[in-house]
Amino acid sequence: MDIEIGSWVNHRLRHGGHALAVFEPATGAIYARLHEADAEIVRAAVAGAAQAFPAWSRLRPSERAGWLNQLADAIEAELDAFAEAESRDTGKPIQLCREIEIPRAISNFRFFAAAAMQFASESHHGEAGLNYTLRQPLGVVGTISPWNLPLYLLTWKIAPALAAGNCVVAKPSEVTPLTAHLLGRLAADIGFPEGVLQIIQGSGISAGIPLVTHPLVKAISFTGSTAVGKQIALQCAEQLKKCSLELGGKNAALVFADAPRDGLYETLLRSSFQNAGQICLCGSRILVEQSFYDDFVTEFVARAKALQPGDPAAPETRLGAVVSSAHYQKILDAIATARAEGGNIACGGGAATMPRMFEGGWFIAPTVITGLAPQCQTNQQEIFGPVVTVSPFVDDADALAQANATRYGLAAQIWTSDLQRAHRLAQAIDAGIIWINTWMTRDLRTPFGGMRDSGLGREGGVEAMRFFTEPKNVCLAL
Ligand SMILES: NC(=O)C1=CN([C@@H]2O[C@H](COP(=O)(O)OP(=O)(O)OC[C@H]3O[C@@H](n4cnc5c(N)ncnc54)[C@H](O)[C@@H]3O)[C@@H](O)[C@H]2O)C=CC1
Ligand SMILES: O=C(O)/C=C/C=C(\O)C(=O)O
Repeated sequence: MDIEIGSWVNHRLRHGGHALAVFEPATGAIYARLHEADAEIVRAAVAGAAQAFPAWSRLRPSERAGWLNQLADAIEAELDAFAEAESRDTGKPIQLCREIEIPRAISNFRFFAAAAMQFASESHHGEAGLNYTLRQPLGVVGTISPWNLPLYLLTWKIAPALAAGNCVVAKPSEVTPLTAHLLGRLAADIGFPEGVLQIIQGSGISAGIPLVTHPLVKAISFTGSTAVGKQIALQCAEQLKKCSLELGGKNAALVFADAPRDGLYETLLRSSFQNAGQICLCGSRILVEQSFYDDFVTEFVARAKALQPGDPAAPETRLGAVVSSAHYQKILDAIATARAEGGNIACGGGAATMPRMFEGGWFIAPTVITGLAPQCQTNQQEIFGPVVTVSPFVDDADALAQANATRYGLAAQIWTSDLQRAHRLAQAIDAGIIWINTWMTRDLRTPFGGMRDSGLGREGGVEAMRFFTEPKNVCLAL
């Protein structure tokens, strides 16, 4: 074990008393030690951030933007090192890290650097004189992010918070701490203003709860499980603290017989199995119009069978390991439940057969399940793995009813050539994000988040800038 990971507080590395092992999902071997932050380290991080706040919030937007762009440039200069760290820590393919996830982390900083310059407030001129709204930073804010897209989601939260003039205490997942650790070191190396970005490492209990409940922390932006999101909402409510929650999903992909074939299977394969299905936006329930169902299943299953897991470090690999032993077991249990519910395992259905050096790793074969009813557990609970169900529907009304038949409401895909139908359904589906004939096409200006058990509030663009600011109206009688 050669890597020691700790918390970055005021640009100094702090180690709490308790250490966790960090595993490499491809082999199951321990490769790093994570020294958890305890309540004292969290308090020091918040205090340092509070001290840094007046100077950071007084900077001109262009100066804050300059710092965010410097962070982006510094990550870009070390893109390969970040990509290799992310791939090793998560078990995901290096290609995904190099081409999508680390570049997206860089874009998050650049996008919100530009947003700092463009964030405008409203004014209302009328019978009540001249009113204008100030949007002022909150102070110290906390971010809590998950293991599925570690640097991508961490930066998606901290970039708007910093751009809006806040100081941030960021807690990445204890399962995948490495790229956040590298970011903390990089911020120190480039002389990012001290205390403005603090990285605290550790579990929800050691570091998450002390952060959420700290009275100086004015808002929490969380991405993760619905269960933890609800606990955080309760804790925030006690202090009337703002919270933004981006939680789970059980997203439907509606495929009509007239779906354009161009890109259909390729995109659905990605929306099922990208990052081994560990993305909250994955389309884990594919619903296909009856008349197209048999042909669709035959072609989709053939393509899923061809997608075999491989060495995450190899450039040609498109499917890696899942993130942890516990998560691996959870996915295998979900597949066992599907079998017990009478599901037909059309392909996959368990651990993938791997070469000897990866035998200790957590690889699952892409799994397609048919023959299950909408209300069964497999179609109701988030599995968050390389597992999809495919079910038929008879008409638009049936497709809509099935799409809306879970407690979640994050994302949906509609595949059809009939754009009127697509827009009608887009209005009727209870989800925060609808893609028509595409998936994961992202414009960072758009509202991002879900309804029902998928969350509260929206991230992205102006929504994120608003979340991280307090509006104050100023009225001048004329
Ligand atoms: N965006 C999404 O939709 C995600 C959904 N999940 C779902 O959640 C399931 C469980 O994954 P976990 O890693 O256990 O997610 P989780 O919700 O436990 O962890 C997410 C983050 O919250 C922190 N955390 C945990 N308990 C906390 C608490 N009481 N207070 C403050 N912070 C706390 C964790 O340390 C981590 O940084 C997955 O199987 C998947 O279904 C997981 C990650 C992302
Ligand atoms: O912002 C995006 O493009 C993707 C976000 C994905 C998640 O929030 C997730 O999988 O948890």
